[in-house]
Amino acid sequence: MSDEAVAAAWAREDLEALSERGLRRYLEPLDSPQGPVVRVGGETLVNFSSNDYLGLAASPTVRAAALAAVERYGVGTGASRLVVGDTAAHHRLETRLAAFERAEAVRLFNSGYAANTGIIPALVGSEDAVFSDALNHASLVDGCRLSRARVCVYPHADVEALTRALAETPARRKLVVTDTVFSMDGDVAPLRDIVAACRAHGAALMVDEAHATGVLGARGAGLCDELGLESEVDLRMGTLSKALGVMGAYVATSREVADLLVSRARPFVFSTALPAHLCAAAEAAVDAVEGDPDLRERLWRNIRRFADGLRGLGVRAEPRSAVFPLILGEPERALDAARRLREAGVLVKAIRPPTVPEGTSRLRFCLSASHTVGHVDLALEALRSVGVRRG
Ligand SMILES: Cc1ncc(COP(=O)(O)O)c(C=O)c1O
Repeated sequence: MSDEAVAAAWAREDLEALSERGLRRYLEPLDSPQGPVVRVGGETLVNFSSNDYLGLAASPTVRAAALAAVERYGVGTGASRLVVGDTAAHHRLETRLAAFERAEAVRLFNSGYAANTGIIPALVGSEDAVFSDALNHASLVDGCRLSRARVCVYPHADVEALTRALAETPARRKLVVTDTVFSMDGDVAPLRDIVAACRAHGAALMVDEAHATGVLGARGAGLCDELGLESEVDLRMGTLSKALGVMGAYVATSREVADLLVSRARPFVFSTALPAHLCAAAEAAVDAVEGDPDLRERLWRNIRRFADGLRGLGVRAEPRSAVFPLILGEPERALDAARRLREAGVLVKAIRPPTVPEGTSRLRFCLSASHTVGHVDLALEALRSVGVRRG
């Protein structure tokens, strides 16, 4: 048997096991641009599964910025930034993001996944300890594992448990990592208390603002912006791929950390640079977030309307972010609910383990500024008519 056939047999076995547990995933290409209404599999559906919270993925200004940069720089960058992939567009975006984030410095990464798996191992190693919320995103989990530091997972949002762990764990360096808006639950970390715990124990703090950037805060820069904690947090990771509608990520931090990442963060050193046109597009998206607060206002109008509607259906819902989970239990139950909502014109994907803990498969609704009131009401009416209830 060739090596290929051996691997194929392994894959067949694993695919069957995944299918039996309702955990196999399938791709489904869109036949339309990203937006509040999409065409998929020949159907036209209202899209409640995109992280494009401000509708910037289809923005004419963001698109025009990308096209102009393609003319100037071409499509690919040809090498990592440390070789010949660096352009003026990368530096401009880092400067623009530093101003947006009120940070001394910003370092770009190719994705949020690359940022989290690169930053943590760049700062801590085998003599150190990382303290991680139990519901942190997989990229933070993987960053902790790659660092070879001792990993202390504290119960979700439990600052008392975190404080105990910080006090009881001997380590050369201590780093606390947490999502600010939890990606699959939409709730918000108790950040003031976490900052105080870090301060009391000489720990550094890294936050992941992936679902908060563009959504929370007076400037739209995230939970640190909302709470005025920018200068209290050592590293603030934000993505360019969600509310900013593009691709890539960044960390807002000190000059020293930003400099260290250039030499030490493996996804920065060993990966081809983000294309310049994505940097130009992201810069236009940041301008839109700061320059057009009405975008955020439209998003929040939809968030409040959806939360009110869910409560009317007897579902506990806090309007705290653009993410609303409807926890249903076993994978088949979430898949079945997604199928029935789809028949009513609503696209909302079932989220299953390992993305969420066992027994908490769910529908995850994402609201966008680009949804109309009619779209929001359609989702609520579809939930009512199919009788979807929390498990
Ligand atoms: C909290 C969080 N962090 C990081 C990421 C990874 O970001 P990206 O999609 O840019 O790799 C995600 C993406 O889903 C996320 O939800």
